[in-house]
Amino acid sequence: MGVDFNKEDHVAYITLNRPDTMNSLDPESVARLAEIWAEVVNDDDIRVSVLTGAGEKSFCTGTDMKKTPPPEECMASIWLREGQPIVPHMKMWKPLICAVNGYAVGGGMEMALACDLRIASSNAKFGLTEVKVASLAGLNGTQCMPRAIPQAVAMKMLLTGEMIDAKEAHRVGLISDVVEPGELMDFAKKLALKIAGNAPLSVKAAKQAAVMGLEMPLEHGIAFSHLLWGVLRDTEDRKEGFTAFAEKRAPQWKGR
Ligand SMILES: CC(C)(COP(=O)(O)OP(=O)(O)OC[C@H]1O[C@@H](n2cnc3c(N)ncnc32)[C@H](O)[C@@H]1OP(=O)(O)O)[C@@H](O)C(=O)NCCC(=O)NCCSC(=O)/C(=C/c1ccccc1)CC(=O)O
Repeated sequence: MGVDFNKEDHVAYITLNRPDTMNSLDPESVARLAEIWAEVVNDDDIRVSVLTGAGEKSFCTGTDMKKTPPPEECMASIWLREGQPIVPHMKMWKPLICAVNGYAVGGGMEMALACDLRIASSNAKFGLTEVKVASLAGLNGTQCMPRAIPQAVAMKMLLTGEMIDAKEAHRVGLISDVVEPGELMDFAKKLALKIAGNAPLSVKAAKQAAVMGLEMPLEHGIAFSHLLWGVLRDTEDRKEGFTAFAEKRAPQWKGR
C-alpha cells in the first residue's frame, strides 16, 4: 500500500509508504491521497492531520518518475477540473502538519508547502528540483515558496534546483522546528494534540482568517477576521469555553 492512514484522538496520520522509492508518488498513491483528503475534510472526528513519510531517509521525492504513465486526458480537461488531486491547497480549513523525515523534494516539497506547520528531522533536505528533470514545480511550488520564505532564497532554490538542509530551512523560516530523527513523530503528535485540544471551529476560523487574509489588503483582512469572530461568538463551544474557564475545568467541545 502506498499511503497509510489512521486516526487517533482526533488526529489523522497520513504516511507515504514507499521507502524503496524515497516515498515518491506513483499513480496509486496519488489516487489514494485524494480519497484520504476528502475523508479528512468530511470526518468531523478529525481535527488536525499529520503528513509524513515512512523511514528516516525521505519524506517524498515528488512524482515517481519511473512510473509516470503517459497522459490519458488532454490538458484542458485536467486544467478545467476543480482542485488539485494531491495538494488540498486553500480548501482545507483543518490544520495540516508536515513532519519532514528526510528528503522533501519536487512534489514532496510542494506538499510540505501546502501544510500549515512544517517540522523536520535534522537530516531533512528541501528542494524544488523540477528544473533538473525538465519539469516545473507545478503543484503550487512556484507560488508558495516565494510566499513562504524570503524571495531571494526562494528564487535561488527554484532556478538552481539546489537543496537546502534542515538548519538552513530553519534559519530562513521554511520550518518551525528541527528535532532528531527518532523524535520527529513524538514531536508531531504533541503538536497535533495541542491543536486538537483547542476548539475545532476556532482553529478552522483562525486558519481561514490567516490563509485568506494573506491575499487581502490589511483593511479587508481585518474586516474578514472580525466577521469570523462574530460567526464564532454565537457557537455553543464559545459559551462552553468561557464557562469551563470560570469553572476551572477542561472544556468539552462539540464543534458547533
Ligand atoms: C532525493 C535524491 C537526491 C536522493 O539521492 P540518493 O542517492 O540518496 O538515493 P537514490 O539512489 O537516488 O534513490 C533511492 C531509490 O529511490 C529512487 N527514487 C528516488 N526518487 C525517485 C522519484 N522521484 N521517482 C522514482 N524513483 C525515485 C531512485 O531511483 C533509487 O531507486 P533504485 O535506483 O535503487 O532502484 C534522489 O533520489 C533524487 O534526486 N530523486 C529525484 C528527485 C526529483 O527530481 N524529484 C522531482 C520529480 S518531478 C515532480 O515531483 C513533479 C511534481 C508535479 C508537478 C505538477 C503536477 C504533478 C506533479 C513534476 C512532474 O511530475 O512533472
